[in-house]
Amino acid sequence: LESLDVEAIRQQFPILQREFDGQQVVYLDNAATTQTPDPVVNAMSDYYREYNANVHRGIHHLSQEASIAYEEAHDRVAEFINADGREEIVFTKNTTEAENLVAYSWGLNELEPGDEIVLTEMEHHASLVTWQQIGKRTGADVKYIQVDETGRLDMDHARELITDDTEIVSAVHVSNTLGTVNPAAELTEIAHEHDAFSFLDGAQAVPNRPVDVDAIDADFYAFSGHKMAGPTGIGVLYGKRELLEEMEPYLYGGGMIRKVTFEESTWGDLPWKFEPGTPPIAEAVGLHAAVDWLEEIGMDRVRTHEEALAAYAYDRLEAEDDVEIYGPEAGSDRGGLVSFNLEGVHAHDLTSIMNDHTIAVRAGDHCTQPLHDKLGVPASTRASFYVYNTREEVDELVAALEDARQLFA
Ligand SMILES: Cc1ncc(COP(=O)(O)O)c(CNc2co[nH]c2=O)c1O
Repeated sequence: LESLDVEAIRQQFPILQREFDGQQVVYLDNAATTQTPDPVVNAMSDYYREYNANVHRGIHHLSQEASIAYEEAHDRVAEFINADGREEIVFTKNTTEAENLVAYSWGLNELEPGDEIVLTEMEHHASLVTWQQIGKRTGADVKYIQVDETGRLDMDHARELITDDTEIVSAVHVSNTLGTVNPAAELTEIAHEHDAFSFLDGAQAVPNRPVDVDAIDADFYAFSGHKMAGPTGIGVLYGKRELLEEMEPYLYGGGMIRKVTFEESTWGDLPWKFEPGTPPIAEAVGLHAAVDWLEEIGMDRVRTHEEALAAYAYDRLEAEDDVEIYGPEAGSDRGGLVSFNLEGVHAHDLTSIMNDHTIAVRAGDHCTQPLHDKLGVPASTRASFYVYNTREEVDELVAALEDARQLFA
């Protein structure tokens, strides 16, 4: 597999040329959000400049063009994750809203006391808090698949925990804290053995590696545009057509209806049934452009580049005696991020020192507080990589540790 032309890629991101105090930014916070290449920005500008209009096929030319662009963005995303057409692709605001859509539209209506919701201990709050609250409101029990000492899911525990009382298994595909790549297809298979649904949170997977929802056989799958070189304000809920057909919408309004009378309303076709009001049109155009941009690079190449950087960062940090790394050793089941702590230095202080070197990393619990409680640390510092990052940037990260030691340790 030919490696990425990182320099050519970086030329498409003017933001990466920015300097603070005379130092060029080193952007290593991609798990929070990725940067946006010129082709994506230009596609959205072109939309606003040339064919901005509201969708749902107004009679005039501009609306026709905007409607087609909006609809075709669904087709492009479906193709990207190997879904069976636009009917299985609902545009949401983000991954969080996609989780809430299933929780409110299916969970609130179907779950009852005695039912069980199975999550993992490494869930992001988008999934964990959502299903935890749905459990409280429906009386369903929430259980957590344990994370073992290597930072991987304990699959024996998963097989023990998922039973015929399980109605849904909601699991992160790639952990945004540990980097762990979970066995999405195996989890789905176990869920299906017990007639439970499988919902994968792919916010850290779709941007970073090839994802085939059909091969995984997921019932639901969620991800965000802003983590895959696309715009903020748009996410995706993939759902099997037959499931989405059965589900009642939980947000009502225009665009999602078929017929409305004073007494009753009926719902429109998929996916529009779940897309009330004026949708994120420019964002959909941007997401389409981001998918095209990523596919031109090739998702296998994206994955290889990220895993190589994560492995390099892991090895360099591992070689530091006073650094503790969380998650599996570098390899095929670690995605493109590394969370760690420097002994004697709080993550926030370390990250502030990093910022003095114009290195952008993330400190905190990464919206996985229960996982940090389990790790026994209040916070961690996370470096996360994308297609425009280099080994030299990893070297800068490691070099900055010395300043922190001098100041805090
Ligand atoms: C695994 C995972 N799930 C869900 C979300 C929520 O995505 P959103 O709805 O688009 O915000 C994130 C975002 N994670 C992070 C956002 O900022 N730092 C992070 O690690 C995530 O990493």
